[in-house]
Amino acid sequence: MTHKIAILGASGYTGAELVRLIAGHRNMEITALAAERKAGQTMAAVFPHLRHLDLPRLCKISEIDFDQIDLCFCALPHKTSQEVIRELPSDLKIVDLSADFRLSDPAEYEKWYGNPHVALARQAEAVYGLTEFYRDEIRAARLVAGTGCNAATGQYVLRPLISAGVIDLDDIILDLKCAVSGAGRALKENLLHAELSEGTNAYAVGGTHRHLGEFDQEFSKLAGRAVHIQFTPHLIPANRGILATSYVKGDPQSVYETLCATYADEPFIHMLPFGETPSTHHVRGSNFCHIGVVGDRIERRAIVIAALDNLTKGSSGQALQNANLMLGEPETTGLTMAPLFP
Ligand SMILES: NC(=O)C1=CN([C@@H]2O[C@H](COP(=O)(O)OP(=O)(O)OC[C@H]3O[C@@H](n4cnc5c(N)ncnc54)[C@H](OP(=O)(O)O)[C@@H]3O)[C@@H](O)[C@H]2O)C=CC1
Ligand SMILES: CC(=O)N[C@@H](CCC(=O)OP(=O)(O)O)C(=O)O
Repeated sequence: MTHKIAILGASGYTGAELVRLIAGHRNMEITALAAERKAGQTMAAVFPHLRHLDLPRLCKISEIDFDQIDLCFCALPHKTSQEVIRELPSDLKIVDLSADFRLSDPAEYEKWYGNPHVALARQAEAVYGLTEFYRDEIRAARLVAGTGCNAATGQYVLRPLISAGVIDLDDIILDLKCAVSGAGRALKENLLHAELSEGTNAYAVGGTHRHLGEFDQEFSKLAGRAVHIQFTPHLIPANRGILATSYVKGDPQSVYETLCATYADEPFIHMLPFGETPSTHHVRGSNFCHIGVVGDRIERRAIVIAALDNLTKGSSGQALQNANLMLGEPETTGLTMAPLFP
């Protein structure tokens, strides 16, 4: 059976990545592609790298007949997403890539995003989209909230360790590097080549990055008490990729064994041999996440490092993995391509 797919926000980075991935999916057909300023243009004009595909022209969201759609990916900015999803048919399957439905507590949403939520009924039914940990709920969901790309990377490292109780919950540091496509395609001065290349800087320092809302929610749920990690992201002059380095207090071997046991049967999360460390180069353009564990010279301290591609496992690949579950397809369909290297 071929599933009819709509992508809202198809002229953005995650939208283009969805098109790239779905084009290789044997049971999905792209029926509608929507944009705002770029509505009316062809995808070949907006994204020449997709020129070989026979795709519908970009339209306005209001022009889509959602009765003809089996599943809709929503790759819109935060706030816009909830305003749009509020108006979509309630029985439509939706995978949202924005932050609008990730936080179940509306007060937490407003605290981190600065605006009140306007689609609370939909928010109440949304399932958090970290596939490996919410598979059964995602299968049955109508609305899945894709995670933040930084939030996904940090959680792949820390969730199993928090659940297993093998690290000190009051002393967790997550230092993360994110490539520039994480900021989307909209023009921003600090993302100009002259201001970005050959340099790097921290941002949202001091516990102010909005993905802390996701970490707080998920880690506290796992631990059964408040867990607040220290988290600093850095902008790096690369196009794709996230590298997250976590410093934890615990026995390195137990940390390693816990992660290996958790991910032993996961198709996309790969543990490296103990002592080896991952690179964004080895996951680029793929849906894989590589995790390495190293023991520190200080006793009972471990360093855990994870790498993934923010546009694939961190957003659009994760979204397709979730859509596969929602549509009854094998979870890995369209997602097993090898990384692009070098
Ligand atoms: N980039 C990443 O690595 C990740 C992104 N995300 C989230 O995914 C979502 C999309 O991100 P990304 O692709 O990077 O963003 P982009 O800025 O690259 O693209 C945004 C898209 O939304 C469309 N859009 C903007 N405003 C409106 C509107 N009012 N009505 C309809 N369409 C609109 C744009 O259309 P037009 O071009 O015509 O203006 C464009 O297609 C965001 O919520 C982001 O936070 C999540 C995880 C990782
Ligand atoms: C470099 C850069 O700006 N990265 C983004 C990653 C955004 C992301 O993961 O997505 P959401 O915006 O959907 O949460 C950031 O840290 O905000």
